[in-house]
Amino acid sequence: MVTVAYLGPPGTFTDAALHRLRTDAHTSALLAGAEAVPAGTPDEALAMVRDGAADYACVPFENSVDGTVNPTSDALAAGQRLQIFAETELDVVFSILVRPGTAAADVRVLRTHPIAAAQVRRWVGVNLPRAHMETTSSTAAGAEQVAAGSADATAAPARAGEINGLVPLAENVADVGGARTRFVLVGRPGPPIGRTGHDRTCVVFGLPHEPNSLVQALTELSIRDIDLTRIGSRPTRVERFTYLFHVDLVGHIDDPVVAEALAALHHRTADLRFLGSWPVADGVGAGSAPPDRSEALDWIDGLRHGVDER
Ligand SMILES: O=C(O)C(=O)C[C@]1(C(=O)O)C=C[C@@H](O)C=C1
Repeated sequence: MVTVAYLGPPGTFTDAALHRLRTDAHTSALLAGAEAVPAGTPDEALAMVRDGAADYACVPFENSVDGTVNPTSDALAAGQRLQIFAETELDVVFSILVRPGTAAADVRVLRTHPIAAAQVRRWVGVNLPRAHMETTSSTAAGAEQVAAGSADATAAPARAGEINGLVPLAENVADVGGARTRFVLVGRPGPPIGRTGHDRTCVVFGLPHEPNSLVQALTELSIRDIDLTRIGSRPTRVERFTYLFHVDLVGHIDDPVVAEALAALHHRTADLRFLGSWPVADGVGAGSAPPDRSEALDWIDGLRHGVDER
């Protein structure tokens, strides 16, 4: 049976994302009848895939308000290579959940996931001025702690309240309207889902400490009209003050121009890590598709066979 680790416990946004992936056209067959196993952190979920305890992990990847989910990025950049096979996106709105009978004035400790905290901080400052915000491993872990009495409130999906017997003090709370989080389905390396024409590719690489090395690497993408949807740098944690660059680009490794760019990056960078090519979710920011090189490739093929049709 297929096993999927996810950032739990039940009721997290990641749990909802996994439900979505179970019915998504690209992943329903992969996940048919899969057993979902909660993990405490993205790192732990990915470690379960690396050591064979799970076939896949569903983990948060990018939030439209707070940016890259660093614990996921860092865990994907280090250790045995894993691969992203799919993504899904969810609207992120929070319920402020309390035990029945708790009034706003009673809330002293509100405990939630750090990225959730970043999305409700202003609302809490105005509406729960006596509350001290603390962080925990996930929104639903915060809901469990409220139910157990070690915190007074959490900011979490409404479903985490239903699961834990909590009631909403407020609903649809979000400092920035329209926030979304992108989640990815990660497995051990294998053939990507085929090119759809609306795809994303992720790579991580190091660079030599030389003038222009970053510009030269990015030039390999810009001269090929490849659109980037995310770029960031994170410490390598191996050598002090050295960085790994994380880049998401529009296109699939089966797009000739993307393959060409990856080959060029392989030459320009150190330890290029391919983290997958997968179909984009329906969301905003899908970017513009890479240029079609098929005519040029047909021309090259013709030349190889002794004909020039131009
Ligand atoms: O704690 C959860 O519910 C999660 O699924 C994690 C997570 C995240 O890491 O970004 C997911 C969506 C929200 O942006 C807040 C928290």
